[in-house]
Formats: sequence, structure tokens, C-alpha cells
Amino acid sequence: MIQEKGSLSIHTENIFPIIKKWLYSEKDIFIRELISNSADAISKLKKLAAMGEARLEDDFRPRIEVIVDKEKQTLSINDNGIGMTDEEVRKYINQIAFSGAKDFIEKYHGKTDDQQIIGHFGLGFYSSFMVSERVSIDTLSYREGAEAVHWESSGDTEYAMEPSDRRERGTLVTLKLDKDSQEFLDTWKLREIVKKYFEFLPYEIFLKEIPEKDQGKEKTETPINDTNPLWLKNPKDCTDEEYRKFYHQVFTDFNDPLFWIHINMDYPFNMKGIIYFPRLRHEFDTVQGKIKLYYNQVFVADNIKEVIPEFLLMLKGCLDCPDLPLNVSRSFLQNEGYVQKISAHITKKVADKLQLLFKKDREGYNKYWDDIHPFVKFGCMREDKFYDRVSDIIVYKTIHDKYVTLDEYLEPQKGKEEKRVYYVSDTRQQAQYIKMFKDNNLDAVILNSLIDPHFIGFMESRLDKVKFVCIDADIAGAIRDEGREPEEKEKKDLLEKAEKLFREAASRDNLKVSVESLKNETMPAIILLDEQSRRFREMSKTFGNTINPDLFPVEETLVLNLSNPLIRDIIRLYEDQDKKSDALFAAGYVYDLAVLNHKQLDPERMAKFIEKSNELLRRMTKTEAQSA
Ligand SMILES: Nc1ncnc2c1ncn2[C@@H]1O[C@H](COP(=O)(O)OP(=O)(O)OP(=O)(O)O)[C@@H](O)[C@H]1O
Repeated sequence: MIQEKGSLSIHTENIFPIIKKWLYSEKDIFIRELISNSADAISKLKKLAAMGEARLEDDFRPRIEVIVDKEKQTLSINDNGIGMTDEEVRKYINQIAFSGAKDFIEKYHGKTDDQQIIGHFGLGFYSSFMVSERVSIDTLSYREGAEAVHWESSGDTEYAMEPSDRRERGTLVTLKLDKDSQEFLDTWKLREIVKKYFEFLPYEIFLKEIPEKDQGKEKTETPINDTNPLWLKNPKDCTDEEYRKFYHQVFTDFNDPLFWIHINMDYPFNMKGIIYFPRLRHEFDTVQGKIKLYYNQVFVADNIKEVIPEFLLMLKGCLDCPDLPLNVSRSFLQNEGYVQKISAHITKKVADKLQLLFKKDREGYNKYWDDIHPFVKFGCMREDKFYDRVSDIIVYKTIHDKYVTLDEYLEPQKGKEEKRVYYVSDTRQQAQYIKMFKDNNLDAVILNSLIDPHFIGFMESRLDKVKFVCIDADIAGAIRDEGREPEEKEKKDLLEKAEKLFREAASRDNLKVSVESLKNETMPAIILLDEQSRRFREMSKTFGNTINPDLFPVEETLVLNLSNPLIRDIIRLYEDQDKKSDALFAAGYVYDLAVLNHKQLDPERMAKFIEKSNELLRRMTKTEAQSA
């Protein structure tokens, strides 16, 4: 060919500043575009060879090179793919690539949300001008008798074409980086970017620096990428060690995952990947999950909510979905039937895995539960289908350190019209109540994590005639000793007197008081909290009200235990004018102890309580000393 100069058919001057600005936050996408082009060029060549339309060398190995020349300030991408003839350069580069950029701008200009466009930007080759003063191409087509072509442009409307001295089939794109983009000469940074998008590209990528370091030395070349990610391997042939290693490598998490699911399907659509259940160090870790989406082994993005059910984003994994229509907008994806099928399939796979673990290794499943419960609960609340598949294997940790399903927990209440699940929402604050339950051989489950107030509400909405009741709320029914209950008249009389006495002693006119004969004799009184108002307060905490718990006061009832002789004695003392002050002293003390059982006393009350305790000791020793 003879030397040729020309003008590009579009007004690139207008486009240029817009694209540059738009790309500012994601400058490195030009690398993705150029390497993608090289990978496409190799795929096309392989396809043609398979059809018998191109001849490959016997020792052909697909290869992409990223070459840095710090002296010349150039960054080049070289491949041994299909190459281009001069006609093709005219067509694909001069016309298509540049008009592609124009289409792109027309479509997306003004959209501030980069996330509108997934993965493929359609900006292609043109994006190389975002970082370059000048871009050149040296290419030799696979076609027999083709001549190599050199093309060059500075990103304005002018280009130049002439013969090239390239001898090998394939394409070399060289960018003379502009002064604002010198960071792309940093091989460490380049390696990071290439790894981000192409860690699992099926063709080997090599990073080279010119002049080569350690010249003359015998070298073994190692590609930057892993051309055979584990998800492509048949699950039957993968070892646990390989799964763990892959997890460490991809997520740079040194902890081992709990377990994993290998997805490997070809029909009715193509999807491969591995999803891991990470170990949680604390509850808030859950938000740090990561599902990486790939398209034919090229990374697209992390955590695309439109493709992956939201609750699965708490897990970690890689999913390769070559059938995804990735060059479309997110809003379109949401309505795509294919995407819904992917979502449904992953949900089913995860539920199946949990069911399998539960059935085959209940012990192991119980051990995992502390790590996986936020995920399972969140999943149930988010996806009806997931709930339907796992509702029978939701387990609850009990105060006896066992893990039981709801059916197992409710077994002793079989035949009862309304069933109750007693739960602990704070193991420290409710320690006394737990002890009381244990002493009476009763069981309660522990639901003390952030998600649990929501989960309890959710479960009640799903279950007919099952109520969740906190261990410090309305439990008198569970621990009442029916055999010891006094006559109704006597009980009414006692209640009237006790109400008067304890309201006066606690200085609270509206204190709710009840009298019961409890199975447990040791405790004179306990405080019960109204379940509804307590739940309201818990919920307000999860919505950020941690500052003032008194904003939502919780209704309390002081339950006096008639099985403990102290209560009747105090009531009797109260009726004796001479002993009234002693009765008030003792009643106030009993009340304070009951309150202390489930929460801290406010500072003023605490100071008084200590004063009273000291007085009590003094009274005790004084009587002892007098009688001695
Ligand atoms: N390394 C290469 N080897 C062979 N042909 C190439 C190479 N790079 C670009 N081309 C040709 O130039 C065309 C335009 O490239 P460009 O990157 O602008 O768009 P695209 O790859 O077709 O689309 P998009 O990047 O939007 O997915 C390509 O379709 C291809 O035919």
C-alpha cells in the first residue's frame, strides 16, 4: 500500500472532552477495552481455524503481551490473533471504532450514573485516546498474502496509514501516554488492573518491560493470569484443598471458607461458578460479601444486584454467565427473564446445599449455624422461595447450648392451642431469668443478634399460633406452680395490700404489681417486661436510636412470688403500725433487687441501694451484737 492520509468522518473534537471527563473516574477501562479486543481477535482466529478457514502454526499458543517502555513513555498491547488488512483498518478503526464512540456519547451523555451501563461500554478502541497523545496500530491479517499495516492518529480528525514492518500475524496497539497518564507506566499498577479484569482470561497475558531487566539471563515466562479457573473444572475432580486455595487467591481472605457450592450448568442456560460461605468474625462482616460476575472469564463487576439475589451478596464467589446480555442497561436487566432464572437457580442451589448439610451432617450444620444464621434469616425475609426451601432447617441455639429446629423446640407443647417460643435477647442482662428457666427444666432459644428482632416479627407473620415471648416477659405462666395458688379471694386481698406497699416503697404510683406462686422459691420477686413495648424499643435501636432508650419506655410488671415466705412476711409487717417502716425498707430492697436482675439501676437509685445495703448489714450485726 502507499502512504495514505485522511480525515475521520465525524466531529471527534466535540466528543473528546466529553469522553475524557466521563471517564475520569474510571481511567483504566482503556486497558480492559484493548485487552478485550486482543482476546476477541484470538477467539475469532481460533474459530476460523476450527472451520478450516485459517491456518495455525503447529505450536500456536494464544498470547497477549502488555509492554511498557518507560523511556519512550509508551504502553503497548500485542496479540497473535486474527489481525487486520488495510481494508479492515479503514472499516473497523476509521469508521466503526470512531462512530462507535459517537453512538456511545449520544446514548450516555448526561447520564451521571456510570452504573447505568454494565461491563461492556461499547467505547472500545477509542478509549485509548483518553490517556494518549498518539495511538498507533501495527497489524498483519491472517489472510494469505496480506500486507502489514501501520495506522496512526492523535485522536483528532486526522489519521495516517502506511505499510508496516510487522512480520507476525496479529496486532500491536501502541499508546504514547500523555503527561497526565504516566501512572500507566508503573508495572505494579498495570499488573493490578490487568488482574482485576483478566485474572481468569482463557489466553495467557504477559507483562513485559523494555528495556528488559536482567538481559541475557535465561528466563521462564509466567503469565499474569490463570487461564483455567477452578469453576471450569468438573466439580467431581476438584479437591477441598483446591477450593480453599482458590478462595484465598481470589478474595485475599486468609481464613478458610466454611463450605462452598460449585455451580456448573449448561442447560437451559450457561452458568458456572463457585459460591463460598465465609466465616464471620463478627456480625457486621456480613455486609462485606462479594460476588464477582464474569462474562466468558472476563470480569464485569462486583455485586450486581440485578443478576444476583440481594441476600446472596453476603456470600463470596465468582459467577461466569456467558449468556448475559451485558451490553444493556441495568434497568433492562431487571426485567430480563434470563436474569430471573439465574437468580432462581442460585437460590435453589444454595438452599439445596444447606438441606444436604443438615440431613447428612447435622453436627457440622449446627457448628456452622453461628456463622450462617444472619445469611439464612436475611434470605428468608428477602426471598419467599428461599424461605419455602429452608424453613424446616432454620435452627435455634438454646440456653442449654443445643441447636434445635422450631418443631423440635415446640415438641413438648404438642396439642396446645397456642404455642410459645421463649427467647433470650440479651444473655447477660437476662442471666437470672435464664437460671430460673434452667432450674425449672425449661428451654429458651437465644435470639440476640441485630437481625433477630426483625426475624422474630417475620416468623410470627409466617407461623400460625406460634408466639415468640422474651424470657423476661410474661413468663409467669411458664413458671407458675398451679398447686400452690391461694384461693381467689385471698389472692385478691394479698394483691391489694402488696400493690399499696410496693408502690409506696418504690415511690412509683403507677407500678404494675402481680402476685403469683412460682415454682422457684428462692426469688422473692421478678420484673417482667411487656413484650410489645420491649420489641418496639429493640426495633428502634436497630433503626439507630441508641442514644436514648427511655424514648420508648417499656412497660414493667413487678411479679411477687408467694412461694417465697418473705413476701407474705413483709405484707404482714406492713399491717403493723410499729413495723411499717421496716416493711417499706424490705419491700424497697426487694424491688431494687428485682430491677437489678435485668438492668442497671440509674446512678441515684444505685447510690440509695448501696446506702440501704450498708444499713441492712449494720442492723443485722447490731441485733447479733445485742443478743450476744
Ligand atoms: N487487536 C485487534 N485485533 C484485530 N481486530 C481488532 C483489534 N482491535 C480492534 N479490532 C477491530 O476493530 C473493531 C472496533 O474495535 P472497538 O474496540 O472500537 O469496538 P468493538 O470491540 O467491536 O466493540 P466494543 O468494544 O464496543 O465491544 C473491532 O470490532 C475489531 O474488528
